[in-house]
Amino acid sequence: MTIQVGIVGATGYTALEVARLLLSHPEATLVAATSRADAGKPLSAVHPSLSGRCDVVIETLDADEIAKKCDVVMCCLPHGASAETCKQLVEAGTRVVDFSADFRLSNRELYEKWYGVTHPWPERIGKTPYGLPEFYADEIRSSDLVANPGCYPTSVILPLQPLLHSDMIEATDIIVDSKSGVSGAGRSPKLGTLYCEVNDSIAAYGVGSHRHQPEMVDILHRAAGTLPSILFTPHLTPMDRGILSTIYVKPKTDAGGGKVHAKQLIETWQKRYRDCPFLVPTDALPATKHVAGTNYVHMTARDAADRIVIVCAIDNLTKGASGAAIQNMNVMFGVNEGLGL
Ligand SMILES: NC(=O)C1=CN([C@@H]2O[C@H](COP(=O)(O)OP(=O)(O)OC[C@H]3O[C@@H](n4cnc5c(N)ncnc54)[C@H](OP(=O)(O)O)[C@@H]3O)[C@@H](O)[C@H]2O)C=CC1
Ligand SMILES: CC(=O)N[C@@H](CCC(=O)OP(=O)(O)O)C(=O)O
Repeated sequence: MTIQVGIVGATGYTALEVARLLLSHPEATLVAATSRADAGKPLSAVHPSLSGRCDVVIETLDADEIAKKCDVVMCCLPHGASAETCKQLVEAGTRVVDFSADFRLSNRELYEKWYGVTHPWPERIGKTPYGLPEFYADEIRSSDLVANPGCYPTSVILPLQPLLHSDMIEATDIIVDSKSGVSGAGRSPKLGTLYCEVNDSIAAYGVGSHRHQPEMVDILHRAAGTLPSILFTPHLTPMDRGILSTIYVKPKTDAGGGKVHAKQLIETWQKRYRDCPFLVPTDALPATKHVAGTNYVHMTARDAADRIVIVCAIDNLTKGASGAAIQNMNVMFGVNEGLGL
């Protein structure tokens, strides 16, 4: 059986990355794409890199029509707009991977506090698996809706979960400094992502107020069983794609009475992620170029003063969004989780 895939919100960057990955997926194919602004156009007219390789024509979203054609829909809409569409698609009988933040958090109050909107399908908040198959493969496999993770949280949760779970670091003293490429802000035009605003420059934003901070805390609480305290500062950097997160943690005392060392963190990742094909503890310091266009996550640790500094690199569009979604789809349909990646 070939998995029939649809993309809703097909004109954006994550949609293009899904289409690109599906071109080389041996057991899935793109059969439908929707957008409000570009219905009627070939998808390749909106994403010229697909020219000659994709004959899908963009249509207006009709959940029943899409559900007839698709086994699964990649819902690539902005948060706030996504939840209602996911509801319609699931009720029409197709399975959905939601790229937005609308179903990631554990409860409605937390979502409405951070996103400032009333949730249209609160029954599914806290009951939708968070799309990290490294932790939630069983739930993902049987679900009709999966909450694909945020890009920054992916680069922070994956290194920290095993360390908090094993009580190797102080949960209450974690500082995260992340840098993202501009594609992380999406393709819809905005002042802050114009060439002259971002070129030759690097800037912090969302200091003390970014909505990915509660996502990191909430998911780590759930996945590691400890409530961490995280100070998170994102930065916009003049590159197309990639996220580099530098994470400053305080080591706890180990069984021998000394402080935990960076080497022990790396050994813990090696053990915990032995069966996770995309998670790679490295000796070298990770760089966004090392993972560009791939679903890999590179992570390492170094002893530094009284802290351990963890560095993690992902591609925001691949493991940070569309690669993770393909990985989730593979798990949902019982094929090898690395297919097409
Ligand atoms: N870019 C990234 O690195 C990451 C993105 N994400 C999330 O993935 C989702 C898609 O992101 P991305 O592809 O970057 O976004 P883009 O801005 O590039 O594309 C968004 C798409 O949604 C449609 N859209 C925009 N506004 C609305 C609306 N109000 N109602 C319905 N449709 C709308 C647009 O098409 P049209 O207006 O024609 O309908 C477009 O196809 C977002 O939720 C984002 O937060 C998650 C992780 C990483
Ligand atoms: C560089 C940049 O602007 N990044 C986006 C986050 C990326 C993302 O899409 O996250 P969600 O899926 O949670 O919306 C931001 O800071 O809002």
